[in-house]
Amino acid sequence: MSDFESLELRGVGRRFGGVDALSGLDLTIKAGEFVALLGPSGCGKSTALNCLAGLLPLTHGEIRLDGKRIDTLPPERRGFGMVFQSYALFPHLSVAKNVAFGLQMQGVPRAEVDARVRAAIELVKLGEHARKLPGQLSGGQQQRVAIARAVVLEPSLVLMDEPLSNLDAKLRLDMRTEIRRLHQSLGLTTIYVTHDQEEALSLADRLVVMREGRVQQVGTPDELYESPTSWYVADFMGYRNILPATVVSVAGGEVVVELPGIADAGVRLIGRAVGGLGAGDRVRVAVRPEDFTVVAASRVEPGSRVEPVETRVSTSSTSDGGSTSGGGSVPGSVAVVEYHGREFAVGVQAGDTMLHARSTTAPDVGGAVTLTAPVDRVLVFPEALDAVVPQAQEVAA
Ligand SMILES: Nc1ncnc2c1ncn2[C@@H]1O[C@H](COP(=O)(O)OP(=O)(O)OP(=O)(O)O)[C@@H](O)[C@H]1O
Repeated sequence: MSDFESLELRGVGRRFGGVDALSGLDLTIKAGEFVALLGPSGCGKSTALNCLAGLLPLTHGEIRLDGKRIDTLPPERRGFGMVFQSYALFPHLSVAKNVAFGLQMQGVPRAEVDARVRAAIELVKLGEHARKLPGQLSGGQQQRVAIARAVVLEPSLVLMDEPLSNLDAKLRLDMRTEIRRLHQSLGLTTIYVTHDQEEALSLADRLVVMREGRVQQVGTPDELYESPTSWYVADFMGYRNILPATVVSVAGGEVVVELPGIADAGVRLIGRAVGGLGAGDRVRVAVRPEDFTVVAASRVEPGSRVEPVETRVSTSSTSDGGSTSGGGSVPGSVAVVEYHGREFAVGVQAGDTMLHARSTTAPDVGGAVTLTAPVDRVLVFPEALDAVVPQAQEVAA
């Protein structure tokens, strides 16, 4: 159980040479929370975690635990547990001895060490492997030892840096569930670094999406999934179609954009504006594959008006940006169909752009199709990411 109320990072930054690997990180973490730091390689996730752990001194800002500064303390005095991608187990020590090591260093009496080690090993379901060496275990089992070694110390905070990335897909899923179970049953506070959005969405209570050393957006999985504030975050949240476009017109919250490179006529699409937009602005349009409907071209009557309320996508090349005559969809041809269990992932080549859609039936490869999507599922963002102001990062009381 975490024995603090909140951990506060204020303006935390780390500079290497003249380069900011991390800057202006403001974040308050409440006891019991599971927070994931999410972003591509090099965005500063590990730097943030290492600053928290005390493995890297800060160059800016401060870290406070219940109001007391801890960024000046060495790692061992912060009382945090760490789990790394590489496991970092002692190869010559048994599972039990690896788990016992930290407690012995703290001078915990032998009988207590034995009892706590046994309990921690049972917790990660390695009871029958306690006497084995790490080299005699699978990758997943070794990662369980690393987790047991961290939680046996009853840390106030557990820091995990891509702990599952060396495991195969099935084990990763199992261990993901295991980590969430341990977090809940032990009442831990966990900060978890990953570049895998699915992992972050499924594990965390709150996500911190990072870009080039800065926070891009903070929110619950639901908030980020439903309401990304930039195309960068949308990209991480499963909006696989991120299309450069130009604004033709804006009316209310709806915006008509032209997609260069998709068909010769300049396909137009109507979506929901996220942020202030005006005619002529360069934007990125984000659509999730599951929000595109794939319609075989033969089912669309030539010259007909495809129900605009549902499709809201226009192939019109009229100059007023409002007409949907002659269609209302993005035309393309099926380039690839992948079987995904209950549905198919469909790649549609539209001009020089590959669009990604989902379908419950498999369209013919090479066949002509049109893609449609409802307006409120087509998000239109300003192209410039620096214009995005991350919203409040404090936890709701
Ligand atoms: N010791 C160092 N010296 C110089 N630059 C560093 C050092 N450590 C990290 N950096 C740089 O800081 C930036 C952030 O690195 P960091 O490891 O935090 O990213 P990351 O998001 O964790 O990436 P990955 O997922 O690949 O580990 C990168 O540009 C990296 O090259």
